Amino acid sequence: MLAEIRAACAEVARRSRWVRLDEGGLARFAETLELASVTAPRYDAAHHYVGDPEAMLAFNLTLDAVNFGSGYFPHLRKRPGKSGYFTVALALKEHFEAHGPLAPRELVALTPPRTAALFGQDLGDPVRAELMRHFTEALHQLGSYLVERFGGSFAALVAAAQGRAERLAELLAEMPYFRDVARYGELRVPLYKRAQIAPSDLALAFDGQGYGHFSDLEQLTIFADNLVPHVLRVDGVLVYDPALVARLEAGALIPAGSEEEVEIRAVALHAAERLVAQLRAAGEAVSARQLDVYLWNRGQQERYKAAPRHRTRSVFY
Ligand SMILES: Nc1nc2c(c(CN[C@H]3C=C[C@H](O)[C@@H]3O)cn2[C@@H]2O[C@H](COP(=O)(O)O)[C@@H](O)[C@H]2O)c(=O)[nH]1
Repeated sequence: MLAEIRAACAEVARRSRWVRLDEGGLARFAETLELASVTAPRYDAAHHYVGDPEAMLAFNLTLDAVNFGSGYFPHLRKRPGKSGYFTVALALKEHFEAHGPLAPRELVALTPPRTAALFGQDLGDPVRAELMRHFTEALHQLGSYLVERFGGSFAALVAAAQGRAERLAELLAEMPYFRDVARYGELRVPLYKRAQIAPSDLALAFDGQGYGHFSDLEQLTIFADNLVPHVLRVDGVLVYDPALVARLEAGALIPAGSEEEVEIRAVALHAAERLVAQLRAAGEAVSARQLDVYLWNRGQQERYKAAPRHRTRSVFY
């Protein structure tokens, strides 16, 4: 899986017309990287559930099943001062604190109105309602997958990965909403953003132990969402075609599966691979996963929030 992702994204970067990797920008960015802050990512307990291991496992896998919607987030009812992701994470954390984990059979029984209530949303706004329907479908898929394949046990799913993040990603990708694969001309371009971030988030939640113990985390690629490419563009590593920039600045949606969308995600993933290679050549032990956490958290700064990033309505990020 991971080798296929890297090869496909390198090929997209060779062919791309809308998004270019700027070699000078890449070299400068690598030099300015404060590597000390790049390493130890840690679990954000302010927004994520902390409790007994089984409940924390259920929380993180349930959250990653709905860790998407960036193209819908302008229509999401957000918590004051919270982004879309943190609004969703907090709502689920509070549910787990008040009512305990959602059992797989409860996930299967969810309806859009109940999903909306769970995430503090209503179905009045049609875009918000569409996202709640997608969240409901995503949670149905998770619940039925666990019941049918793993006896309703989150722990059995993780055990089946035998301590390999790539294997857990492959298992998760058996659910359609995790199967994040694009087409680019005749090329198949797997990106598997949520399938890969799930073991990474478990490693954060469990500090690399127990349900968070994976031997190959450093093999993961970055998680191709819409914020990491944006940070790379704002910092001069990626250069978008001016016509594409104009569309982003006008707030236009970039269609899921379009050349532009695939290039933004795939060239960003490839740029991260090039950054990791350059840093490693300079003797820095940095992984794409660590770089992702660094770039995503860097993207929370006003300088990045102030500029428009691409919005695509997708169930993949
Ligand atoms: N590449 C990458 N994408 C990530 C994350 C996370 C959250 N993980 C952190 C949280 C706790 C741990 O500390 C993790 O570090 C969310 N997203 C994506 O962002 C988008 C939402 O953005 P906004 O509109 O601003 O909320 C959406 O597509 C969502 O899928 C990440 O880490 N990497």
